Amino acid sequence: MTPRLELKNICKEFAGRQVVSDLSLSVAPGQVTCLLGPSGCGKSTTLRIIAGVEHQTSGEIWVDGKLISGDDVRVPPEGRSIGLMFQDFALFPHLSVAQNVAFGLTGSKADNTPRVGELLERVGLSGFDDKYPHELSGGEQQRVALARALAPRPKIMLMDEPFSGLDDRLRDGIRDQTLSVLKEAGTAVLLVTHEPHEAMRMADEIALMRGGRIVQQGNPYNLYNAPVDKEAAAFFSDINVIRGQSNGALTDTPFGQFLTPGHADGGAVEIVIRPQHLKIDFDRSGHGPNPTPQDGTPARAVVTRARFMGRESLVEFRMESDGSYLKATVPAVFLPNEGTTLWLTMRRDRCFVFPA
Ligand SMILES: Nc1ncnc2c1ncn2[C@@H]1O[C@H](COP(=O)(O)OP(=O)(O)OP(=O)(O)O)[C@@H](O)[C@H]1O
Repeated sequence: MTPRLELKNICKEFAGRQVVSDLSLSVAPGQVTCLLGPSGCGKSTTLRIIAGVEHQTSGEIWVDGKLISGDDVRVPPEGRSIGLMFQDFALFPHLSVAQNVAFGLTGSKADNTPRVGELLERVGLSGFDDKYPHELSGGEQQRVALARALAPRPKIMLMDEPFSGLDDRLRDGIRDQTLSVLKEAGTAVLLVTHEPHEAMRMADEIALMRGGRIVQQGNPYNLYNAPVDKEAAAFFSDINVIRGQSNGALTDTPFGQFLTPGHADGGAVEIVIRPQHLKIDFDRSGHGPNPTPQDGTPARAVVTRARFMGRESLVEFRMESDGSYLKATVPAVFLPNEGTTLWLTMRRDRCFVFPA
């Protein structure tokens, strides 16, 4: 299937500094792709280039198999069939809800009335036509902004942190509703966020960016469970890092030997595990659970801090063997006292091994 939106090798320089490097991706109709990355990694610049308010230094943009931006082609922003929804993309305060939604439509008021009504119904705001933005809650304003952006039936919707102005309780509901409206309309969505949870909740596909490049691209499950490097793992949650040296494809750790094939003899390796994948067992007169192939050897550790976090407890440990520190999250029914000795095991199927 021809992608709705395709970026080919987009590069952008500002005053000789490359802020977007060789960026390629495609988005299918009805698909949501998230550009995820820390502040300054080039996400918003990429969106501005697609919208046509900024031009790339090199590379091409294709929509439905047609070149809309390249060395010799520059379709202006209004000719690209692209809708925009930004955090600070405010409604016009002097226009009613219906007038705001109709703003991007070309027909007469009578022609537009059915479309405006249909859109307000779709975003759950039927009957709000004559209200003004100041009479609406933040969530309602956001839904009007969505209806306004969808009114001209854009092929593509670009969204830059569109939910960050909303309070936590509203945000999840508005996100889910926005997503279903966009999917129903078959719009291809490119959403920029620096929040991994937002990306995982919204995206069919995540493009993880760093320093102007996409470092990993895939569905949320794969990015979380098969990160390309330590930084990619750390972007989605806290991590523990155990350092060692590979010899004969094996690395010694406080949790026994790890298979580390593909690492040179004497090469430093880092074994990464998320806190929720450490298992905790009670000390039974100096003994822990028996070693297993799945979990390796248990290791003794002393609780240095334990915090109740609602759904879970965050427990910090000092390893008896080498004095290093590790963190584990466990169900909140469990809140050990500081100074307690416990046994930790690492779920080996959840460990990632990277060269240091
Ligand atoms: N018009 C410009 N002139 C010069 N440098 C710019 C311009 N626009 C952006 N930059 C630089 O390009 C880099 C990428 O900026 P961009 O806004 O795309 O990042 P971002 O990932 O969206 O960050 P944030 O989440 O903070 O918005 C930054 O270092 C920024 O300072």
